[in-house]
Amino acid sequence: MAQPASTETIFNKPKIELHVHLDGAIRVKTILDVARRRGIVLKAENEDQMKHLCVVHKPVKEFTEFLDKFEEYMHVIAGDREAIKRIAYEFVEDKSKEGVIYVEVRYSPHFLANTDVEPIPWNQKEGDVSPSDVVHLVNQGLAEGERDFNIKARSILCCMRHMPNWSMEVVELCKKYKDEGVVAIDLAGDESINCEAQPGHRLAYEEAVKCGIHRTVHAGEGGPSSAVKEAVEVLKAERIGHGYNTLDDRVLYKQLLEQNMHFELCPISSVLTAACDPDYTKNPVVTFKNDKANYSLNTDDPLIFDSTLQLDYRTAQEYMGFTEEEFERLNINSAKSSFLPEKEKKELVNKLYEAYSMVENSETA
Ligand SMILES: O=c1[nH]cnc2c1ncn2[C@H]1C[C@H](O)[C@@H](CO)O1
Repeated sequence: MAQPASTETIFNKPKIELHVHLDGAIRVKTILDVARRRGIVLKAENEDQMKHLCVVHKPVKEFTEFLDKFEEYMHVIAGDREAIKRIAYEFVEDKSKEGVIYVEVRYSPHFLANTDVEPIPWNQKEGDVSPSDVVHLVNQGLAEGERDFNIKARSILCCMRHMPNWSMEVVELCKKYKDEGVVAIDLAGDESINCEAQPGHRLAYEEAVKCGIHRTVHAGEGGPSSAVKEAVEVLKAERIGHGYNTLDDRVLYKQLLEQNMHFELCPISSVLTAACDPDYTKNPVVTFKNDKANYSLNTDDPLIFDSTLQLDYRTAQEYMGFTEEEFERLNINSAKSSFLPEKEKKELVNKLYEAYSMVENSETA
């Protein structure tokens, strides 16, 4: 895979990130620290070895090969209150250093719990950290990070494709923690498991619509364009995670462009998960850009891709023809497509206009 040649900072201005997994954005050092404290023996003894286990360096053969990476470390963090709060706090610090002023971070509360979850994930023994405790701890870590690093962080709770029986609980947690910074529901995991065959997801999303919970869905990443159609028509998604394969259905793509649907694009992820061609110049991101679609640029899982937002931006600039103007346009669209309440959204958009020295009502979409 081509690696960008320069190290110069690309688009050194305030940015928005809307699609990043908390459990895919943990510091390697933290995994080792927590393992040591908890007396958990890992296959790795130092950061380099741990990185080697967690990182996908070249496009995977199967999408599940990528998901298997989480198995290397999730049992270290899951079920540990201090660790859960710590990863949320450190995440905010890392994003602030990348110049992100607003981030929506997502995760599965069930994947970090060790009680009130069936089955208990990652071969953990039963403990006392429930999915609800997880959400509260993450909220605390994010809130403390916001205060210390002067950035705004909100969260999205993930349903998992293979666990439809968790989804109703996920939407209930979105409702319960709405006032603590949880802004939306997501559906993540292996897209080969479609949701119409899993009524649990549909019912949860119906409840989300009913209760005014915002909705995004991973679709058209490894899965076909029909998964995107299902996300929009059945799950009433307001944003699409990835969505690259939307381009295979020209009618659907045109319709979504007209609807101003927001696509959460993740360039480096799209290549390393083998969702897209390894040649970045042929990446669907280029089409979304050329068509002036509404999209964001995101890291997805920086731990697993050994990446930063800067690397995604640099890749976009070096191989996909991105300009400063396009980076500004996409960030303004990202702010407009955030799941913040209208007033806060407006403030965020205005902050960007100011940072980019643009006139407030300029046409950017
Ligand atoms: O890119 C992705 N596509 C689908 N699922 C993903 C991706 N990155 C992470 N996940 C899964 C694995 C995580 O444990 C889960 C919740 O963050 O979401």
